[in-house]
Amino acid sequence: MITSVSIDKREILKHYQKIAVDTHKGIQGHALIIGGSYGKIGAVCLSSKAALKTGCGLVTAFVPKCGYEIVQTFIPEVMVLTDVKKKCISNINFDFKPNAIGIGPGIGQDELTQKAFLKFLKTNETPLVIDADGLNILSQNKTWFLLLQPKTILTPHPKELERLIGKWNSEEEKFEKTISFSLQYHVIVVMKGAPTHIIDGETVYKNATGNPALATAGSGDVLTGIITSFLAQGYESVQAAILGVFLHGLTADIAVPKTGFQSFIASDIIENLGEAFLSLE
Ligand SMILES: NC(=O)C1=CN([C@@H]2O[C@H](COP(=O)(O)OP(=O)(O)OC[C@H]3O[C@@H](n4cnc5c(N)ncnc54)[C@H](O)[C@@H]3O)[C@@H](O)[C@H]2O)[C@@H](O)CC1
Ligand SMILES: Nc1ncnc2c1ncn2[C@@H]1O[C@H](COP(=O)(O)OP(=O)(O)O)[C@@H](O)[C@H]1O
Ligand SMILES: [Mg+2]
Repeated sequence: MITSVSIDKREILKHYQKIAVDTHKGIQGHALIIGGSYGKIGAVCLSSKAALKTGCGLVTAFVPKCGYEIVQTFIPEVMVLTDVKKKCISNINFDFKPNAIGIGPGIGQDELTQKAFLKFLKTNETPLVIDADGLNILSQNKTWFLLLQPKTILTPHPKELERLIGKWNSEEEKFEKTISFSLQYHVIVVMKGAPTHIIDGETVYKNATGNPALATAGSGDVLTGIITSFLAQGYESVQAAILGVFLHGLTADIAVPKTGFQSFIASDIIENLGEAFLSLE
């Protein structure tokens, strides 16, 4: 039986964790963002900055070599690891234990990257968010769905969702297919859209925040960073997804009276996170 839940401030406050006065960066979660390829390092910059700006203690980005200076310059607070290859990721290799991983923004679909992604999925046990080209690679290799750990969070926009589950003929069928997919592979699907729904098996959460200002390049990459950050801070997967989607949308609701719809860009999501958090206090 399907349960529908509206995500509003009251629902969010049931699970929202305030920062402890005696916390420190070592226990605030360490997020790893894996992504980027030549020309699409910006996606990782946005994701990893968003992870830091949502309370994560430490953030590391894993990018192809060409992304090293770009990420370090864009956001010096983020640590950077690089692949051996210059323009794409070919071997995902890191020497620490992150609390959560976000993979896919800007990663591209090079054959080498697909192989590296498969190797990663075979061994990964860390809570995971998969977005963008990570999803597109999965869609091209549907047998890999079986490698996903339970409660992995997938964040498709409608086209990415279609590539994952196939076409639908009505809204109703879209939900049926996504719920079946979530049940079959035990994954959480953030169905991005206007509005965004979060599918956790037969529970469907409908978000109440957000507006068309979010229809701008990189806004999904920012969302990936935010959700990965909350996962790293110890939120349950579904709660990380719900809180992430809610705050992401709220930034646009807060900003639009100042920016208008047209001049709002993905960096404005990050800029308005502070006010979004304050509105929960
Ligand atoms: N600055 C950067 O580095 C950026 C990198 N990006 C990366 O670029 C790669 C490609 O991502 P894209 O999403 O652009 O490309 P995709 O080819 O995956 O998706 C674009 C297609 O989906 C359709 N689509 C998107 N949103 C839709 C919606 N709400 N309803 C219906 N159709 C929709 C579009 O019309 C288009 O046909 C990803 O790895 C992504 O992370 C993008 O996020 C843009 C910014
Ligand atoms: N008209 C809209 N109303 C509300 N939210 C929107 C609207 N258009 C886009 N969004 C949100 O913006 C984000 C877009 O993500 P995505 O398409 O992956 O962007 P990108 O890949 O460029 O980073 C999603 O969270 C989506 O819900
Ligand atoms: Mg995207």
